Amino acid sequence: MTVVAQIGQILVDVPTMQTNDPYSYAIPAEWEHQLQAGMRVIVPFGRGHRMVDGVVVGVTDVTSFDGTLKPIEAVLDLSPVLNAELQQLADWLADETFAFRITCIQTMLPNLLKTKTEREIAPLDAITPAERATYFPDGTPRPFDPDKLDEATVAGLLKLQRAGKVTVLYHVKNQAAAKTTTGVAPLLPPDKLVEIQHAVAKRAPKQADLLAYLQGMTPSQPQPQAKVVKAAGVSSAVINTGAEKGWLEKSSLEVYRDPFHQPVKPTHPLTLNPDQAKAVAAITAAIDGDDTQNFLVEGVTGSGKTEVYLQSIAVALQQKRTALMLVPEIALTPQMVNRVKARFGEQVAVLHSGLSKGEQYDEWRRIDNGEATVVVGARSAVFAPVKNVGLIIMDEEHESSYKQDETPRYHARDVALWRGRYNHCPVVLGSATPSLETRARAAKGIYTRLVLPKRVNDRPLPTVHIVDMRAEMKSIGDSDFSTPLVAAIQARLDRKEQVVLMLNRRGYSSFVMCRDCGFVLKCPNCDISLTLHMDSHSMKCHYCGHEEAIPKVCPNCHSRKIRYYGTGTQKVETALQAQFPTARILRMDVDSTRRKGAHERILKQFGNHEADILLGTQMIAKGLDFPNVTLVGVLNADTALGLPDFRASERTFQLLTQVSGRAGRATKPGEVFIQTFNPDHYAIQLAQSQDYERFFVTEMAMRHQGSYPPYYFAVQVTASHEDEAVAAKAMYQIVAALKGDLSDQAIVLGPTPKAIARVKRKYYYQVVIKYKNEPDLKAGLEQIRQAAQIPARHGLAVTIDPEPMNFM
Ligand SMILES: Nc1ncnc2c1ncn2[C@@H]1O[C@H](COP(=O)(O)OP(=O)(O)OP(=O)(O)O)[C@@H](O)[C@H]1O
Ligand SMILES: [Zn+2]
Ligand SMILES: [Zn+2]
Repeated sequence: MTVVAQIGQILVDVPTMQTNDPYSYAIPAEWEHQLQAGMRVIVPFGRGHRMVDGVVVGVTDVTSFDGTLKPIEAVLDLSPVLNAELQQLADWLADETFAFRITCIQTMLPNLLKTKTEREIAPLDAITPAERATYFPDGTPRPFDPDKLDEATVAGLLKLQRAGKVTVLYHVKNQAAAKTTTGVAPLLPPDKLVEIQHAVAKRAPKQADLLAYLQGMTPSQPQPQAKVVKAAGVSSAVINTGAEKGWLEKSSLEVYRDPFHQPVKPTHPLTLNPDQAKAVAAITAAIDGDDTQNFLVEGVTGSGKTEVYLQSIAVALQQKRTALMLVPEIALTPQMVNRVKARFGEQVAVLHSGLSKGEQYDEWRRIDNGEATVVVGARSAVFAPVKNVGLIIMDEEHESSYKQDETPRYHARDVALWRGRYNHCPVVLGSATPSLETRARAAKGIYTRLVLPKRVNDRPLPTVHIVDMRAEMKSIGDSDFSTPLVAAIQARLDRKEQVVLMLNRRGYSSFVMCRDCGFVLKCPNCDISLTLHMDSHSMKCHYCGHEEAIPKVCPNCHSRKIRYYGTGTQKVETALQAQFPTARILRMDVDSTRRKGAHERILKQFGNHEADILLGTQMIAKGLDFPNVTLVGVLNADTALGLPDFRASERTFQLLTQVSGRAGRATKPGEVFIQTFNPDHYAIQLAQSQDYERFFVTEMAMRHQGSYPPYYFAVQVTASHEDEAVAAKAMYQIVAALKGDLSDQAIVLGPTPKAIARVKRKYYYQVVIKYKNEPDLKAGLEQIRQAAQIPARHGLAVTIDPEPMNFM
């Protein structure tokens, strides 16, 4: 007699002992022929039979097996959470990025499926009354824990699941993820509150104010304490008194609603101009066609790229296929989301990091079950479980945020191209300032180039002026605003037009320096200067969060001439307000947008013309479409040019061109002032003429000369350890090992300490390898990754970054 049994191939998650090979486990009888690849399981691992998470990657029938196989402890899903496409994608991703398969799978799943969750099984509409009576005697969802249910029940539920009659719901155990604030609600009826108010009015007028406010509140509807404090004009101490005296009750209140779930007014397709029409026609033909054709949509700022995307998506949907649209996180504003929702309504799902785990999971499920057919999201949305994809769009494809800077170090563009091949659908890369890599591939014919050379309705691009700050400093001294910029701002205020001012924070910080001895206050943990924060009156480290008081005397020479240098957005805001006392100013930077929804609120206020000037960091440079903005000012164009980064010119050109593009997008013409200490630099000069093509040619020549990407491939290996000698030694050993795999064509830079050598108490050493064709390199790196796991337990971390975003 042959015994047919099944074995599950399981990838287990065991940190420091990772491998890309699955382990075999026996499948318990009730799960035989039910277990599928893409389901999550819990399995015993190692000698201690410790329970670890795992994912099924294969199921094999065997006629006999070694009876010592451990059985799977529990199956967490009734159906795969990772479909066939995403399973294959995970394997590719692991290979491409030198990551482990299990890490890739975890990156692809929504957060909720990664945390400890409670599962419940719930009946769906299709269930019959008899089945409902058998499996849901209480009529309500029941906890789903296969361990605690008998075999027959599990088998029965599985049958119902396959028939689409039940579903599994996940609940986060740890609700700390939900955003809450303190709520306040009255505990006494209004007449009682009036009575007490009169009694305390003389002695405690503030308490009386609070009581008066509470009278107007609905008892069952708590309001955020912050709101009560403001509206009643009392301090939180008075609220605490109120709570002690039993007038009111404090509670935990969920405050933030998802800003993207508001209803939107539908829009209809616009009549395309000839350039747009040509682009849509080409993309449409590719959706219809059988071979994969990919596109670069190179359209100047305000040329109507979004309309091209929307009408192309509509074609994919007509053909009963789905569409995926990627945008940089920071451009994922309600303005952008609403444009898509206004066209495609309820079938749009939005994925971004601002959603709570529950909201993310809800959107993910709507995509997984086919309810949502258009997905808009930031980088990780490239893993959305959309099936039968007809079109993938990547807006602002040059954005460096598409590259993940932790393991797996993938670029969403590469993942998008992979999924395009898998689904036989076109990928559209769009930008006013394409990355050099993409533009170079278009030049080679790998992408079809579609050009939108003009703004819609033949509106002109803004006029850009360069202000030489070296000359200006003589007349304006320490001020951040040049004479021509001040005049231009004043003119806009007079005409009731709006202004966008950008302070380039890259490569820049507000640091404290002693004017006598040159001492700069640095983080004790990291090797970088601390940044001054006026809101908290402290010095903060942007890498590790270390915070300390602002020094009054120099710690080095005790001089009192210790001042801050550089310019923070808050300081500029103060100076700007002093210069234009009546102007209404909104500030947008990491500090003012930390709270959920703040980013959206600021943009909405500006859009409603509740402010005259929007002052911000790079985050205001992209995607904004405000018709009343006629002036853009860049306060410091060149702070990033000095960074030891081969993409410094490209980034500067892109940023300046993008931010200039915010001006004059509607009927009124736009003007831009760029303040710089390097007025002759080609990145600045070409940003003035907004001549992307010339910049491309110039920069390509520079890259060729320096043997940089896109002429060369690059890979960066980093070793870090608390002990500098350990990090350095590891790096030298790695380089020695790798050199054996390299031809003499490859260029090895390093080992060197990183530009910021010490971060979070660790020292970093790196090597960058530039190469054209090194067949043995991959295997060599693979070995380093495997070998690095053992020292990882002693605090040495080794990372491999293919195509790093910078070499710093
Ligand atoms: N065919 C058209 N007819 C009239 N208006 C249009 C047309 N196409 C686009 N527009 C409008 O032109 C404006 C600019 O378009 P859009 O924001 O798509 O530009 P963009 O190319 O994405 O620019 P950027 O790269 O600066 O973000 C929008 O307000 C849009 O509604
Ligand atoms: Zn000093
Ligand atoms: Zn630090």
